[in-house]
Amino acid sequence: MDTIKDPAIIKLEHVRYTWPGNDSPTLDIPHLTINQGEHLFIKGPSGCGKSTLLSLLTGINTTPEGSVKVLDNDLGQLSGSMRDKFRADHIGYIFQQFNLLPYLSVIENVILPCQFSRQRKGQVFDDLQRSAEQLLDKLHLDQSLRNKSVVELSIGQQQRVAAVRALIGNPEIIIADEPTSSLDYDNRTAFIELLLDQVNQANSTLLFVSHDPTLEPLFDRSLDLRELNQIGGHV
Ligand SMILES: Nc1ncnc2c1ncn2[C@@H]1O[C@H](COP(=O)(O)OP(=O)(O)OP(=O)(O)O)[C@@H](O)[C@H]1O
Repeated sequence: MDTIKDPAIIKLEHVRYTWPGNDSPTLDIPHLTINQGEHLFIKGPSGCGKSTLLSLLTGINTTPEGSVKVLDNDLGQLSGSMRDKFRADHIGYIFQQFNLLPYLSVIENVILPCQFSRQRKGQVFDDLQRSAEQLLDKLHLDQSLRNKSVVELSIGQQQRVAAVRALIGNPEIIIADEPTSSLDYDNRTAFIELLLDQVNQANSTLLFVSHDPTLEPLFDRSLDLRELNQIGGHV
């Protein structure tokens, strides 16, 4: 008998998460499945738990209540260092606050994931530096900025560096937390085109959190966290 591969790349079952020091949970998610190659738009009002959900999907936080499985790994069963390695190997994350390293240049920030992860580096099929430069070019980042420290860049330029860092090495999962909030119209369009182009080429799964309703139609599926999360009364 043929074995049928489970298309789910992310599976949450009965997940509740309470931030340390809080009396009540922020998230209560009975069930969530995201399939391999899916492009998912995640929305919901400020404070409803979108970033908290992403922190569980990436293993930045874990919970003893329920299970979070990503690429067949139960993240709650992995040690902190195993989760760090898992994240470096498989997930490109564009953080809301970018999380660029201020003492590194633009190029050094971009190639960082490939220094942490041999797997990511192995998935760069060209010279690493050249691949980084090509991606930066596609996002209109001026060549004169490549060797500057990221602190010398504008917020919109930093956001583009953070995006390229997430894309390098074609990770299976790209997670973007409001990645276009600091971009002007032209750079927003260039960013979305590059992002969709890259994830399609690599057949990656894309989770995209945004408050921008004009982007929603570009995605396969939309998830309103207010409808999924059983904890109400947020704002
Ligand atoms: N580090 C933390 N410690 C304690 N509580 C936190 C922490 N981070 C978030 N929270 C709480 O969890 C809830 C959800 O926050 P979260 O950042 O996940 O919302 P969000 O939907 O991503 O909001 P936004 O759209 O404004 O980014 C909020 O009530 C927030 O105060």
